[in-house]
Amino acid sequence: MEGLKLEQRHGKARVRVGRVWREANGRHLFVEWNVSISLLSDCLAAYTRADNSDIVATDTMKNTVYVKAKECKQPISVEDFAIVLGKHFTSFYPQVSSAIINIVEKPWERIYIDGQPHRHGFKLGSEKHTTEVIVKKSGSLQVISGIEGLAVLKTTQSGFEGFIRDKYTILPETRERMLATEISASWRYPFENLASVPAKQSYFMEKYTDVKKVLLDTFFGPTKEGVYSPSVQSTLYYMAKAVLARVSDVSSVKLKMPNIHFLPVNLSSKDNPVIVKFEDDVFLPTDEPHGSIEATLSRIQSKI
Ligand SMILES: O=c1[nH]c(=O)c2[nH]c(=O)[nH]c2[nH]1
Repeated sequence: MEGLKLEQRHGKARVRVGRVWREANGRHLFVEWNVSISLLSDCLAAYTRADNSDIVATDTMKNTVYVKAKECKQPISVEDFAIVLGKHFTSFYPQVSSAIINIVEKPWERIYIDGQPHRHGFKLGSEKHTTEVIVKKSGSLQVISGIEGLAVLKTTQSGFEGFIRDKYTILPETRERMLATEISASWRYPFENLASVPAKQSYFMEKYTDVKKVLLDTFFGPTKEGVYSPSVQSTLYYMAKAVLARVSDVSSVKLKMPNIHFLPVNLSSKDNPVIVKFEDDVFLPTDEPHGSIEATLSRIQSKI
């Protein structure tokens, strides 16, 4: 390989698994995961000399997901399951130096019938819980959790004024508009090795619930008066700031908030100049184009 550098990884993407836990009282718990595994491993000969003797087959990686799901006798968060997988691949195979595990959990929620929780019935919700975990052979670790597809909308208390006006600008300034977005959030935990991850079974699920609540509380504001949004950027910043202020153990948070436009409807014709006059009431919902606004807010590391 003189004068050449090869960087490589291999893995199995989109391994789907469902897991049921049956409690003694007859209640069932259920999760459905989509797991992607990527291994950094010493198997250069497979690329350069057709020698596969150092390859962990991606089929074996897929099987490992089912074995480890079977071995989880108690409900487990996506983060902890990703750590289980990462630990396995990096400790079991001498060739593997790092494992990058991504999991997306499908939002199955217990169904309520006449206000009563069903023991074994679930319906699909909307936003998804995600994780990315990187485990190294040394035991060093990085854990990221996320929410995807949290669609929110408010019908007032939003505006956009004071932006650059030039010869291409036609957008009117407003203090009254619809604000709609589909929040994707991801946040990092400060745990740097396997030993420092909290042992509590529900730890990551509670953090997920806490972050989601803070994001929603900050986006919407109090139930009656709401909170005014001068821009998606400003609202995004306050949401990220609130996550860092109110959820301990989050060291940084990244938010993606597309600005999904609801266009005012005004209809006129030559004969009838006002068929429909927009009075903050009738909108044309759109998917594209949309504004794309994203930012990451981190705690500055103390140098002490
Ligand atoms: O909240 C907004 N931020 C923008 O950057 C922008 N740009 C735009 O056309 N409308 C909006 N709204």
